[in-house]
Formats: sequence, structure tokens, C-alpha cells
Amino acid sequence: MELSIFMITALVSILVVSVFFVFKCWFWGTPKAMEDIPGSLGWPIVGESFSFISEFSSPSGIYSFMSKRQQRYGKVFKSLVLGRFTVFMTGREASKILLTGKDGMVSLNLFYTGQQVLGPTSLLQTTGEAHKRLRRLIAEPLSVDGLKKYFHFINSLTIETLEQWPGRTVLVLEEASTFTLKVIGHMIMSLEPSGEEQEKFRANFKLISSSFASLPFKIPGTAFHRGIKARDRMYAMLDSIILKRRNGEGFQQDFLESLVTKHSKNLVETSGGEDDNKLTDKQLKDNILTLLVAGHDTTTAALTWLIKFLGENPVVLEQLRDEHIQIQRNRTNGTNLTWAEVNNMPYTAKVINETLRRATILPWFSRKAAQDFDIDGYKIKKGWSVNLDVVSIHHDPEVFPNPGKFDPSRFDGLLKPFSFLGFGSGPRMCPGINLAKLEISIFIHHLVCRYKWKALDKDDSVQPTLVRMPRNKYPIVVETL
Ligand code: HEM
Repeated sequence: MELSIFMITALVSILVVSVFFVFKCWFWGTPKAMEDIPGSLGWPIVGESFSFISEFSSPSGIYSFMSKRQQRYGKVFKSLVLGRFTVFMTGREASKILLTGKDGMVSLNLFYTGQQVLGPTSLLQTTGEAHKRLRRLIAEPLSVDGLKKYFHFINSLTIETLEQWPGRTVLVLEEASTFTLKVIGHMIMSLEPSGEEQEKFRANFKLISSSFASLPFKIPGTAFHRGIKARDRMYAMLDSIILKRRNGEGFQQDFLESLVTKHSKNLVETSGGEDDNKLTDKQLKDNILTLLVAGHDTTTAALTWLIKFLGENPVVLEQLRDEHIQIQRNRTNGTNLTWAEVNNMPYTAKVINETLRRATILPWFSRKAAQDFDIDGYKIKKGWSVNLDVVSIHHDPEVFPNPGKFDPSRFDGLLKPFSFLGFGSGPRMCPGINLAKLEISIFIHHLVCRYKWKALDKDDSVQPTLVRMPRNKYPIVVETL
């Protein structure tokens, strides 16, 4: 029932969005200009969107859509999916060109709904110098040292979360979602992990999140409209916190405080000139929302896949458990995990990488050509949508033999550049990498040291969302060891 409602909604959405955007593109002549690129644009208007969506949620995911076409046309092919004429490409060479994107060759290619919700000054919508400047401002609070102050919070929250798991059916995806949202809410604005504010924050965030894959019409009653309204409520909440901080009330050592005190424009006497290290309140809010959106689903999915892969690979689980039990045994004083320990978990780091390779949480990286350029002998024109197929890169048998196997030892040695893109590469490489690894490592430590679990369902299909997650949310039962 749920599936058929989803399918109907997806089909109607594809149709409406496609008609809107495809007419726009045909008007500008994109299909004709793409004549030299191999591939098929599929049916008029909807293109290949139906097979794209249906293969997307199959266990092999978008990989089967890509590999069929790569076998027929080669590494570069065109398609018409989700209302966009798109050139798909794969391989380490294409990654290097697209991800290093020198001289502003490409920009990120958000869907219209994402652009509207996140606002024009979001990191995801800026390019060139403006993008570099924003990256500089958020680098310090997201660095390993900058994150040290959140260690105790994440550690306690993990223990509390896991203590609730034994004796009931646990939907790992839901638990991971609640956990990662509490972590990021605390890190950004010292939000208490429970209570009315947390509930409001969560409700607004959910509406914002679902508006990204909605129809692009801001009509009351639509998911897009609800998302924009939730975004406005979230901004009002941030406004009131920023005001309090400026008035010297409620000082906290969080991400917001660091931006407000060091980088907020309203605090300095502006003499009319631009200060490269200062942000307006609008820039501040757009980018806090960007971090929330970019960091939540990804970390939730990674944690869920990791627990699932461990459940399916007892040998890996045993080796991982050994690493963590050894950490416990080596402790001379105290019984709790320490900051030094969490930064020295070599096998855990490989398990995280292998999870990101095997699951490929962000299956493609979407770009827009900002100028004409050549790739694998094909001419890409300014304005085209270009998608880097990361799943095929992560499943290339020449780099990762037997790619379907979950095998963290693949990361024992150095890999060839651009063969592993779990956190991306180049100027747009994930700025949240340290936070994500910190959360996952702490969670895994307590999980494997104290608990064992059993999966209640064997379904391997994937939710048809931009971030790949198990459709069944990975239901398990848990016992203490
Ligand atoms: C395991 C969890 C995570 C994974 C797998 C992940 C993955 C990625 C990848 C692959 C990219 C590059 C996308 C591209 O090039 O198109 C990216 C970018 C980004 N990530 Fe993450 N991420 C994770 C967690 C986080 C967290 C916790 C945050 C925030 C605190 C975050 C914030 C961002 C932002 C803002 C960008 C865009 C950077 C830019 O455009 O300059 N991510 N992430």
C-alpha cells in the first residue's frame, strides 16, 4: 500500500517536473547539442526517469542502471532523468576533472527545491572565491581539535541511546536519525537532547528534509510549501538564539557562538567595505541549515549501513570487537572511552571506509558545467548537467576485486587517487568528515563492546531517496553481551 502510494506520487512528480524542465531545455536546444554524446534520451518528456527510479531502489541500486548503459555506450552517456538532460560519466579520470574543477569549471547542481530552501548564500550554491571563503570560516570549528569539546556529549548520548535498545524491536535507521540530529543540534546551537525545543527542531527539520524531493510548486498544502514554512520557523529560532548571544545571554561553546563572535557582521563597526571574514545573519543561517541538511541523512545512513554490514559479516564484526575490547583492556585509569582512544582506532577507520564504498551513500555527484570542456573525448557545453557515477567507481573490480564483498582490508594500503570517494574529493570534499567519523567511532565502540544483535528482516532494497538508506530501516533485536 505504502509502496503503491509512493509509486503513484513518484510517477506524477516525475511527469510534472519533467514537463516543466524539459520544455525549458528543449527551448534552449539542449538535446540537439547533445547529439554527439552516445546514449538514449528515452521517452518524450519523461525520458528514462521510470527505469532510473525503479532501479534506484533495487538492491544493486543505481549500479544496474549505470552498468547497462556503460556496457552499451561506454563511460560517457546521455540520458533524460528527473526532468534533466544529463551526461553521466564515470572513472578516475572523469572524477579528477569534475571534482578538482579547476578555474570554476563546474558548480554544484542542486534541484530547484533545494536551491529555494537552502537560500542563495548556502555553501552549496556559492562558487569560486565566495565558496573558498565560506569553507575557511567553517573549517576550524569542524576540525579534529575544534570537535574535541563535543566528545563527552556524543559519548554520553551514545551510552544513553544504546541502553534503550535491548528487549524491543529497534529500527536502526530511526534510532540513528534521532541520534545524529541530537548531536548536530547540540554541536551547532547547544540544543538540549530532549524537551520541547528538540521536538520543534526535529519536526521542522523533517519537513525541510522531505521538501527537497518534492514538486517545485510553493502552493499551500504541498511538501515544498511546508518545507519553506518549516525553514522560516527554523530561521526564527536561530534569530532568537543569535540575539541572545549578542546580548551576552546564554553563552555556549558551540558552532554558532564561534561564528557569531568571530565572523558575524553585526558585531563590527562596518565602514562600508567588505570584510572577508564576516558573515551577515542571512549567510550564517543559510549555512547552518546547509550543515544540518548535508550532515544529517548522510551520517544516519552511514551508521545504519555499518551496523547492517557488521550483522551480515561476523568475521569483520569479530575483528572489530577485538580492536575495541583491546582498547578497554589497555585502559589504566577509568572505564570510559577517552578522546585519545577514539582517535586511534585503525580497524574501525577501515570499516567506516568500506561501509562508504560498499553502500555509496551519495551514488552520484551532480555538477553543472560553468564553461565548455572536454571529457573522455566528448565536448561538454556550458550549462549542461553532468553527473559523476560514483557507484561504478566504488565497484570497479580492477581496483576493488569482488566488489560486492564487504572487506575492510581493502583499505590496508594506499589506493589509487580518485578510486574512493566516500567523502568526495577536491574543493567540495565533505567538511563534516571529522564529525561523521567521530560520531560513528564512538557509537560503534559502545555497540560492539556491550551488545550483540540479530536482524529481523532480510530485505536488501533501498529507499528511493537521494541519500541511499535501507528501505526496511534495518530492524533488529538486541541483547547485552
Ligand atoms: C558519513 C557521513 C557523511 C558522508 C558519507 C558525507 C559525504 C559527502 C560527500 C561525498 C560530499 C561531496 C559531494 C559532492 O562533491 O558533490 C559531501 C559534501 C558536503 N558535506 Fe558531507 N558527508 C557526511 C557527513 C557530513 C556532516 C556531518 C556534515 C556537516 C557537519 C557534512 C556537510 C557537508 C557539506 C556542507 C558538503 C558540501 C561541501 C561543499 O560544497 O563545499 N557532511 N559530503
